[in-house]
Amino acid sequence: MKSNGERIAVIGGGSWGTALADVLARNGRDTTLWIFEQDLAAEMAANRINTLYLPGFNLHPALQCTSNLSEALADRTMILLVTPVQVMRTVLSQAAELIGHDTVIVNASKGIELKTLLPVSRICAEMLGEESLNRYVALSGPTFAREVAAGLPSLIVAASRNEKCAQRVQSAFSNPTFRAYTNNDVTGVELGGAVKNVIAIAAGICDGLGFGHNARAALITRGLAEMNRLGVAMGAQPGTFAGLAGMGDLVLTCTGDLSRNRTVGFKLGQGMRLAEILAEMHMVAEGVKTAESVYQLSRSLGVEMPIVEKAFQILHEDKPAREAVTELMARDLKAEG
Ligand SMILES: NC(=O)c1ccc[n+]([C@@H]2O[C@H](COP(=O)([O-])OP(=O)(O)OC[C@H]3O[C@@H](n4cnc5c(N)ncnc54)[C@H](O)[C@@H]3O)[C@@H](O)[C@H]2O)c1
Ligand SMILES: O=P(O)(O)OC[C@H](O)CO
Repeated sequence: MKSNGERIAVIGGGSWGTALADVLARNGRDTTLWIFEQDLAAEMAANRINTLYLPGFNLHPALQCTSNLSEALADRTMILLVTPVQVMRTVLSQAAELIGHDTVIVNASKGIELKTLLPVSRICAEMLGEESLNRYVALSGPTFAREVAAGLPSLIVAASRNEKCAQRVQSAFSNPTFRAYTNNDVTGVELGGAVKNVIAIAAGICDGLGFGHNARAALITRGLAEMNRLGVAMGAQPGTFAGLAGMGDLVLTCTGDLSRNRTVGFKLGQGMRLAEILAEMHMVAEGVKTAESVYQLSRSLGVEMPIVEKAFQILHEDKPAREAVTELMARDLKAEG
């Protein structure tokens, strides 16, 4: 399968889109990065640095930067979606007619759309046609943008129902410090990336309250059980959640101080109000909105997700964090499972 000749558009010039576009350019792929903010795109094209979302890293000289969507999408063999999930549908509505019918569609964003409770694969199916799922790849795993940009060793998973598409993505992204695995469980890989952000907020809350290492380890473990239960109900393969896009990313985001989701939770645990926390953040913490999506999904599917429920109540119903933890601990005693 062709890989070296890929011409790739990266849609979204936040920290992750910029880091991934830079990996591709360093790998010798013909890569164009679309940036939403016009002034930032002009600055990046001139100064080769994303001062807003990925300061401190010089971009590869071959990486093309633009705020013009038609220019970014012209004559591409692969597109990589990396905008926040809640604006993905709007961006795709502008991009749809510019995307070729055999272009590989890759998504690296992690979340569930609020109004529809859909993952990005289903948003793509609605906006680009059901057939696009045959060339759709979910790219996910434990990967902080800043560490990837610094060239630190990182692993990721490319999941698709189409093995050849997954292999093209694997080949386009892999290099000596960035290693991609293939997988065929799109549902599990997408769900893992979305749910871990919610559990990371809960882990941050737990640490912000000063509850210690035992509590955090327990929360990660029981969070994984919730992810697994929801995944199985939605047709995912349970083994996926033991992998990079499940446990791997859950552990990273629940313990790594670079996580925006964990940071939101930590500040909540320390007593700050959500509005105050979000007002001083210019980046996205997908778990804030995805907490509501996952909570609604769990209710509609009848899946028990007590940590997600409490995270939702703290975030969106003003439940005091300490009270939420007391309620979690007071639940009926049961067998582990
Ligand atoms: N940053 C990471 O380390 C990392 C790693 C893996 C996955 N992700 C995922 O990647 C996705 C993007 O996150 P990020 O960290 O790159 O973003 P970011 O927080 O660094 O930046 C926010 C992005 O949102 C864009 N944006 C805001 N409003 C928009 C609009 N109306 N239309 C289009 N774009 C708009 C901005 O241009 C910018 O690209 C998220 O789903 C995130 O969970 C991030
Ligand atoms: O900073 P966060 O919390 O959005 O997490 C970033 C990545 O998803 C980690 O894999």
